[in-house]
Amino acid sequence: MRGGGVFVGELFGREREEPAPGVVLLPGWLGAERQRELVAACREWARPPAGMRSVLLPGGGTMSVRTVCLGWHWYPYGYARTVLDGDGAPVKPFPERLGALARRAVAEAYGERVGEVAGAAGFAPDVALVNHYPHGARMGLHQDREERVDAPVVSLSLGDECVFRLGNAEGRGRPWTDLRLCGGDLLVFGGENRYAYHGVVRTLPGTADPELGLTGRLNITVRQSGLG
Ligand SMILES: O=C(O)CCC(=O)C(=O)O
Ligand SMILES: [Fe+2]
Repeated sequence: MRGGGVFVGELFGREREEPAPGVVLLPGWLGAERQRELVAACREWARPPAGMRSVLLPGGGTMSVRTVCLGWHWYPYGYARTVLDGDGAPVKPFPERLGALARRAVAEAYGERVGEVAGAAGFAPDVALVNHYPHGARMGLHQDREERVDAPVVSLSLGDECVFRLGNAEGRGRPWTDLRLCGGDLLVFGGENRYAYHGVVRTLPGTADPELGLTGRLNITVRQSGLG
């Protein structure tokens, strides 16, 4: 196919990338229509009860992103069935459609190597965290480690671009790689980098497709909790 048609990803020089073992970036994986659908779904999920909220950290700080969870409620640092650090309402159900999308994401990211990545072939996601980044929001380096299984994490980005810092599994220090994540991008992290530290250094305000009608950036991570 290469050399034949012109693909949008190639036109802008953004192609499939594997920045670290087990980490796969597929730029523009979500089509425009799917992005619009997901933004509309996020607006619904954001509504109370069990809606989007600012997470309070045990140290006394407040996260600058706003978060809503589906399937299981994430709080620092565990999962619960109710918003125990908010309005106390039962968490919204995990949508099967999002699960199917995330399973396809893992299958396409790893391709024929899917059997070699822990938890990828039998990926059974049951939780999603939806984060909204208003202008100026960021996310400090952390590990996703409240899950009880080492299945990959699927990350879908919508709206404004960001600088995503992919660190290592040893600690918060270097080495790290800064990746540009744009609206529509898919990032899957699993295998030996499932527990890599990662975060969002900054977003780039005003870079979203204006047709999306979204201010800021949305990120949806879809995960397998390993809880009953
Ligand atoms: O916004 C992102 O790209 C990353 C989000 C993240 O790391 C998380 O929700 O745990
Ligand atoms: Fe994370």
